[in-house]
Amino acid sequence: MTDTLRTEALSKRWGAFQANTGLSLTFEPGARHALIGPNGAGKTTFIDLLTGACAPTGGKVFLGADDITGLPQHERVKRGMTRTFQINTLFAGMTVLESVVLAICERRGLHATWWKTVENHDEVVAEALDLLATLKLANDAHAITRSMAYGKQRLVEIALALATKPKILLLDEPSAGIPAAESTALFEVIAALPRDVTVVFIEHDMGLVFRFAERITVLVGGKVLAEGTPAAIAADPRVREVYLGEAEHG
Ligand SMILES: Nc1ncnc2c1ncn2[C@@H]1O[C@H](COP(=O)(O)OP(=O)(O)OP(=O)(O)O)[C@@H](O)[C@H]1O
Repeated sequence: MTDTLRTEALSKRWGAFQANTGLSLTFEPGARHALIGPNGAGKTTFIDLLTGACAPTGGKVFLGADDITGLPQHERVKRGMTRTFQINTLFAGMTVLESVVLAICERRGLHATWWKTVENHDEVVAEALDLLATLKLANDAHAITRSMAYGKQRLVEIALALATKPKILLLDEPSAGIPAAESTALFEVIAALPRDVTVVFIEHDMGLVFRFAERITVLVGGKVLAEGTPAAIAADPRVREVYLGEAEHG
């Protein structure tokens, strides 16, 4: 069972600028939890603090009973906390199938030998092909990632994250750059993940947020403005003001 992910008064300052202030949030096992808020609200910073991509200037992160605040990123990945990888130089020159196979080999501890013996790893290739089929990428298995449309590359990034079999999946704007039909399909895949996978996602598309989130936290100016069910958030006058205020400014 996935442990509860929890932060206690988590804060991040960049020089004089306070990007996150005293964030105490709880993500229950199996949650489908959206982080929303205007540009610059501190959402990505918060995910960076969860994954260990940057260190907090105050507060703590707990996974179950363990204080993981000081753990490096790769240790958090080992504990099942994964975010989408930006396709890096290595993956960019590989085919989609090769990239996903590599990620699966890494998870299975086969990284030292994957490049020699991968053809023999029928099981790994079968798992990779299954994953690609789930993401509707089966026809792109032999495409070079760098040559694919941007939207498809985002799907490959999700495939790479899922290849680690995460217990906690952190997604920063998964639908960015993906055509609407594909982003709905992508969220359907995410929604169909086993219930013991906790999903925390930043998303600007409110249609997707209200369709797929079961809990929503609204950040404004690095602080929690509101948190609750989609119905409660939709009815919250403070939230409406933030979003209506935004709409008035175009
Ligand atoms: N490395 C950094 N150095 C200085 N300031 C930073 C750094 N990273 C982020 N910030 C600032 O922190 C604030 C919050 O940024 P963050 O990316 O977390 O917001 P966000 O809510 O994810 O925004 P968006 O929706 O536009 O992605 C921004 O004003 C940003 O300029």
